[in-house]
Amino acid sequence: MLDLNVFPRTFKWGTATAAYQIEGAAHEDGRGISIWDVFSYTPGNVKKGDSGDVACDHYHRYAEDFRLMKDLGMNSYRLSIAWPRILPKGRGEVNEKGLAFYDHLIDELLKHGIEPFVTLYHWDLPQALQQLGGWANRDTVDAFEEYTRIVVNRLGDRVKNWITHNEPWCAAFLGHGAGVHAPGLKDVGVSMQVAHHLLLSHGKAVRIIKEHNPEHKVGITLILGPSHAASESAEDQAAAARHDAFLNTIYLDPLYGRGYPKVLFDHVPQFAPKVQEGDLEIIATPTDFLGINYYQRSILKHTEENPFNFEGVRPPGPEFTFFDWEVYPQGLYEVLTRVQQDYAPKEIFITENGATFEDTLTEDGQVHDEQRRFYIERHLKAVQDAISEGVPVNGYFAWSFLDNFEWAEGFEKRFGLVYVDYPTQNRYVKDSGKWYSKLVKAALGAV
Ligand SMILES: N#[N+]C[C@@H]1[C@@H](O)[C@H](O)[C@@H](O)[C@@H]2O[C@H]12
Repeated sequence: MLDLNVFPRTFKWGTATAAYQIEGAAHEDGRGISIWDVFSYTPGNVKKGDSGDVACDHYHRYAEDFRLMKDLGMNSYRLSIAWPRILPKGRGEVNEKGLAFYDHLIDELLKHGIEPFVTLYHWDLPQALQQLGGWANRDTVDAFEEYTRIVVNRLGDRVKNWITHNEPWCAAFLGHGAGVHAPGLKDVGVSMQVAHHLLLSHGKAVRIIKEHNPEHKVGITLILGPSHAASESAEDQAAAARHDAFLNTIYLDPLYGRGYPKVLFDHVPQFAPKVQEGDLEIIATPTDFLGINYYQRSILKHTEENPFNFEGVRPPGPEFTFFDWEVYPQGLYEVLTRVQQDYAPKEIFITENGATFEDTLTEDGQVHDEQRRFYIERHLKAVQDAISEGVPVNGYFAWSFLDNFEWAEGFEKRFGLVYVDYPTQNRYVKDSGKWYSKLVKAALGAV
């Protein structure tokens, strides 16, 4: 199945996490309130009323976690910085204890020879900025610049790989259009303006990072997936094309200098973002890599029930995860070859890929999660096939290192290679984690 010799010698083998999902210590050492604290504390928003207050207690256990990560053999790790730890009010006064935490965290990773990939924004906007309009307010772009400058100046002597934003589609649409993520707004027009401001802030952050050190690598992480038509009908084909723009090219096109996709905004001009002179040039500031998060494909049919005139159709499966997402590894191959053909990034990292299944911890501390192992194996094969065809994939970060706070699903949905027993905070490496560890050690040992 897998031929490890296909993967480049420089391949990054790692896992990914995000601050709000694993750190806990939500009210410790000067951390400010984030929109996800507010959203989680609002009854009905998160299953079982869960929140990131404690999560995996990584804030206190990162040394233990990184020892485990080292034992598992990974050479890289993708983490995010919590903006509210650095600037509790979003701007202005800097929280030294927050910066010191990430100083120690990065030093601990480097001590183990694990290369950090740092995501600047993984959805936890300081609530103080939300109270001024959040990402719908263009001023937040300036706040993000201020935050980026502080973090890069503090950690930039040790962190060389930067991801400006994680999945702007989720932050924009789930948070401002569908209302199922923080800040819980339901205004599609606002969500598109938020998308624009996220992209604009990305471009400005790229310039800050490159000014700090032109040798640093910087990119953005997008969630991408194929949009397939439910039938050969022209209506369904057009519906799929609009969905592809709604999910994928609304970000890819402006990032690679093509502006916003006409196929979408000619159809829904009422939702087109307000773009100021020079914005698109800033958004298209050249980057060193594209981060791709892949989980599933979408199947679309025409509908008259919404302004986009597309509607999802349940995929045929037959395999589905605990999230009821279809297992469709070939979709990752499709995404990679399409991105290479249409945009040709210098480098690509799979910055997230993984699955949630119902995990059971046995009496003797085992988690037999063959479904997750098989999921990862098949998606790595898709990466291998793409690499064989010349797609410059140079890293795979399994989502996730630890079971963690799965946003609106709370702690019920486990994605980790490592099981977290929350009452005790004990960690147990799942069978999938043991398999991935053997694979990574073989791949790195083979170089
Ligand atoms: N859902 N799900 C799992 C995973 C989520 O936990 C990450 O924070 C996101 O970046 C992305 O949505 C993917």
